[in-house]
Formats: sequence, C-alpha cells, structure tokens
Amino acid sequence: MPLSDEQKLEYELYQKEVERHDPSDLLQFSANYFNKRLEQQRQFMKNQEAFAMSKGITLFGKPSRSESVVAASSSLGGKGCGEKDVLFKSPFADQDPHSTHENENLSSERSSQSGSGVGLFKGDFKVGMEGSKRVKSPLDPHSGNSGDSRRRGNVNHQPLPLNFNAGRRTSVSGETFQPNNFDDWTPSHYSEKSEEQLKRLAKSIGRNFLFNKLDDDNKRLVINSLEEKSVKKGTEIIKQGDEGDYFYVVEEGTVNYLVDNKLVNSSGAGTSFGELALMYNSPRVATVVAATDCILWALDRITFRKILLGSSFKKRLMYDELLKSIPILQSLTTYDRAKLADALDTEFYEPGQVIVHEGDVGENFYLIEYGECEVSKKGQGVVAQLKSHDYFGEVALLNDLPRQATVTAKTKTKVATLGKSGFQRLLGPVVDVLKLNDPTRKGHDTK
Ligand SMILES: Nc1ncnc2c1ncn2[C@@H]1O[C@@H]2COP(=O)(O)O[C@H]2[C@H]1O
Repeated sequence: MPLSDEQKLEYELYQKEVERHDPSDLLQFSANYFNKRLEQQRQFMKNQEAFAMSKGITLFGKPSRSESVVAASSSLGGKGCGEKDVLFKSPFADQDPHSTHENENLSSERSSQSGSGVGLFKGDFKVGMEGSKRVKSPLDPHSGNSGDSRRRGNVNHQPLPLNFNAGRRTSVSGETFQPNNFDDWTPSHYSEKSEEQLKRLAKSIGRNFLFNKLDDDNKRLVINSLEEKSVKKGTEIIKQGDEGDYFYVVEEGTVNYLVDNKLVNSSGAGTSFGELALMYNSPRVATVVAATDCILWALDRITFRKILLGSSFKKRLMYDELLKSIPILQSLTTYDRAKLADALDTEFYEPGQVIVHEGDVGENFYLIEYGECEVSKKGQGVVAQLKSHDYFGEVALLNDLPRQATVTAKTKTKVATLGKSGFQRLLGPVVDVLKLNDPTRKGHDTK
C-alpha cells in the first residue's frame, strides 16, 4: 500500500534528520528521535485540551469501556470499523506508543465531527493540519526548519497536529510556538457572542476561507476572541510601517489598500486584511483606509498566531522559504508571495517518473523544491538538467502551446505546482522574466 502524504512527510523529516546528524548509532538516534516527536505531539494535545476545557470546550471525550474495545481492535489492525465505531478518545490517555497513530487519527475525526462548535461553518478542517507543513527539528530546538508538504486530496486522513510548530521561522517569531507555551495563553479579548452577533458573523466570516479551515472548537475560540469595530469612512485602520497588532475581517463596507500612498487594492465584505505583519513579525506593508463606513471584526495578534497561523496560514509559511529562494521570483513582494503560496500544491515523484509529457496540454507550472529532473525532446534526447529551485512547465502556459518537452524525475523529487489560472493571475510581475528565459525563444541551457 502506498504511503499517505502524512506518512511521507514524517518519513522525510526523519530522513533529513538522519542526513543532518549522520549518527554513528542509527538505532539509538532513531529511538530518541521518535520518542521526542511523540512527546511533542502529546504535549501539544494535552495543552490544547487543558486550555479548551478552561473555556468549557471538550476536545476529546473520555472513552467508554466498549469504545476502548473498539479502539483496541482497531489499533490491532481490525478492519471494517464503520464511522459509527470511531472512538473519540483522549489520544494521550493511552500511553502505549504503538497505538499513537491510531489515536491521532481517531482524535482527528473527533475534532472534525465535534458537535460542540457554534455550528456556523461547514469546514472539514482537522486541527492544525491543512495543506502543507514545516516542522522544526525536534532534536534541536534552535535548528532551521525542514520544509515539507502534502497534497490537498488527503485531508480526510490527517492525524492530529504532529507539528503545531509548523511554519515557525525562528528568525522572525515574536511569540514562541512551543506547544508548552499554550498553558500561559488566554485570548486577550474573550467574550461570548450574542445570537445576533453570531448570525452576522456567520455571514461575514463564513465567507472567509481562513475560517472555513478551522474545526468547530477553534472557530468558537476565534469567534469569541473577535472584537467588533465600527469605523467611519476615511479612517486609517492600519498605517504602513507600523507594528502589527490586529488582523481584521470586513463585515460591511469597503477598504482601500495603499502602498507608498498609491492605491493598490480594495476589498469588501467577507475579506480580511492585516495578516502579513502578524505572520512574519514584520512592519505593515500597506496602509488600510476605510473607503466607506465599515463594520470590522478584529482578532488580536496572539490569538491570530496561536490559532490561525497553525492552520489557515500554514501553507503560506511553509512555501515562503521556497518562494524566496527561487531567483525568478525575487521581484515578488511579501503580499504577492503570500497569494502565490495560497495557490500552490505539492506533488512527489519517484526516480524515473514522468512529470510532464511532450505533446500534452499544459495545465501546471512547477517549482522544484528538491530533487533532480531531466528535460528531453523527441529526436534530440536530453536537452537540460533541472535541480532544486529551478522551474519548468512555463512554456506551454505562456504561449498556449502543447508541452514542448518531457520532464522526468531523476531522483526523488518534490515540486510545488501552480495551476494555469493561478499562473496567469499571480505571476504577472515575473512574466517578462519568464518570457526572456523561454527556451523556445533562445534555447534551453544544458546545465
Ligand atoms: N496589494 C497589497 N499589497 C500589500 N498589502 C495588501 C495588498 N492588498 C491587501 N493588503 C493587506 O494590507 C495589509 C496591511 O497590513 P499587513 O502588512 O499586516 O497585511 C496587509 C495585507 O493584508
């Protein structure tokens, strides 16, 4: 049976750690490594449950005896366990390391099926796991992150948060995302919302993709942490260069975005803004002004980072390092990169696997995260070699032509893919560079 993306990720992280440390005693190293991973995951869940309980939210129910039996048979590989048999059991109640993954999966389902949320949204988000992820080395708290990601299609089989640290970039983090820090945190502005407010929030926030990715419990935490703000037309809500304090969702009205006093964008009800400074601990990149009277919902920095950054924005953080390291994308702004990251997906290829076939219709643009690929053309053989941080697939999309060459993975390869519409919409600022480099115009370099 092929590995799931989640298993691939875990395996890949492990492999990278082995390569990085080159241990003389591999078994001892591996035992330490996986113990540490297990500890991290359990600690995070304990803290999350403790916090949720302090707010009257039950994340993981206690198993009944009969449920324990179901769980035991399930963790022993029992098949035919229908949905109604799923055990909603605290994943750290069982200290048998062999049952960990079973527990994670079950708990994840519990989380997504929880009926305790406010019932405003229909997201199928599994706590802290969507899109791709980046996990800090558990063996070295000061090490850089090793990036990774998984395909969208598999979200339903995602275990609970193996990596709450996902996306953390040690160089930019203001607040630590160590799971055990969760203990000290309570949202700065926590108030149960009235029925009337909930109805309005269902409309405005329900339209915002960031919130649809949260499970019911996290949605409830976020909703109750939101502060309502009415602003008059002309009010400066955010000033370029300032430090980030709040993230905003627009319930009513329109806001204008200005960079260096030039209008660059406008948005209305259901949209959000102010996330970049909070994500990257960087100054505000734009000034935001109310173009009409507005009703906004503001979420404080810490709650944003604790909840949304671990889920809705994980994909951005995970792709940010890759996008920053790709030479042709150097001209993109933080905002352009964030939008591009939202549109990317991840694919893995094994050595010898064809990624793009000459003559096919072009659907995607590819960025190589790691691996080596070979470009070949009928009648000419191999015409180019590609390596990590190179790109391909642009010619068909730029010129509306069939694929001009075949690209084959030479080693295990991980690519970020961008669909045709995203390519046209998001790569505007680099199209000229892509055209200049177009191999059908000037011949592809053989590296
Ligand atoms: N074209 C744009 N360039 C930069 N920021 C933008 C743009 N459009 C919307 N924004 C938002 O404006 C916000 C200003 O504060 P932040 O830098 O925190 O996050 C920024 C984005 O959310």
